Amino acid sequence: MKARFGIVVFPGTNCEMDTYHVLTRVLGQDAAYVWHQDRAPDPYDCLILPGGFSYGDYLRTGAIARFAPVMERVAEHAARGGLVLGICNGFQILCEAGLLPGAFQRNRSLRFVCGWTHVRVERADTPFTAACAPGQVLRIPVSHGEGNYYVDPETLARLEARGQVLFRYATPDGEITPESNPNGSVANIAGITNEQGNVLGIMPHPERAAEAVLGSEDGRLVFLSVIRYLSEGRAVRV
Ligand SMILES: NC(=O)CC[C@H](N)C(=O)O
Repeated sequence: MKARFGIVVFPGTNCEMDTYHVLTRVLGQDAAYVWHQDRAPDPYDCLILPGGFSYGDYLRTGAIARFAPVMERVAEHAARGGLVLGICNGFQILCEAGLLPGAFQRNRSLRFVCGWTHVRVERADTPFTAACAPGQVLRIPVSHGEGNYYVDPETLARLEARGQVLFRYATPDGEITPESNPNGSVANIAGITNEQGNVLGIMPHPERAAEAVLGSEDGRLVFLSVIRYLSEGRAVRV
């Protein structure tokens, strides 16, 4: 059975078509766009908040999008155990909405960064990483101005202890170094889940690295993990 993905679109989102393309044409799944004003979208197995500049990144990236009507539905879906995947701007929105801990600051360089990064998979026993090997290094690009993830030290210690850090910026060999960190994120964090493990925020763009012609297929593994998890009947469709 195909998994059914809902791709949430805010004014200023710009990665929804790439995500749709990968899910449907590359991976053969069902996907549909969900408009930001939609309070009651159809049932989906997984809601994706794609990248972009929702509401022009005014005030602070994600700060306005979190008040969009659709976010009530996203929170409800997450509260019932449904899968939610926030990519880049989606990650920022999930933090602003309180569905993930932490916040984003301007990149340490104060410059927009756009280019290839490597991220190490810290856990491969989650719905978002089950198709990866533990410690596997994925080559996935970043593209952001406010990607500098921050959490206070106590929250960070809790995230680490509970295994909520799923991806860290690393060298191609999987070493965690300051040089491999493109934006100054604390502990080289590139992706985290909520405590329950059903909401993921990831800063690099897996949908931009899902076809060999684009230079890497590694990003597929994130979507394939979700598809595998859902096909095992562990979906909560709300
Ligand atoms: N690619 C994106 O999602 C951009 C992220 C965000 N708007 C930023 O520049 O920080």
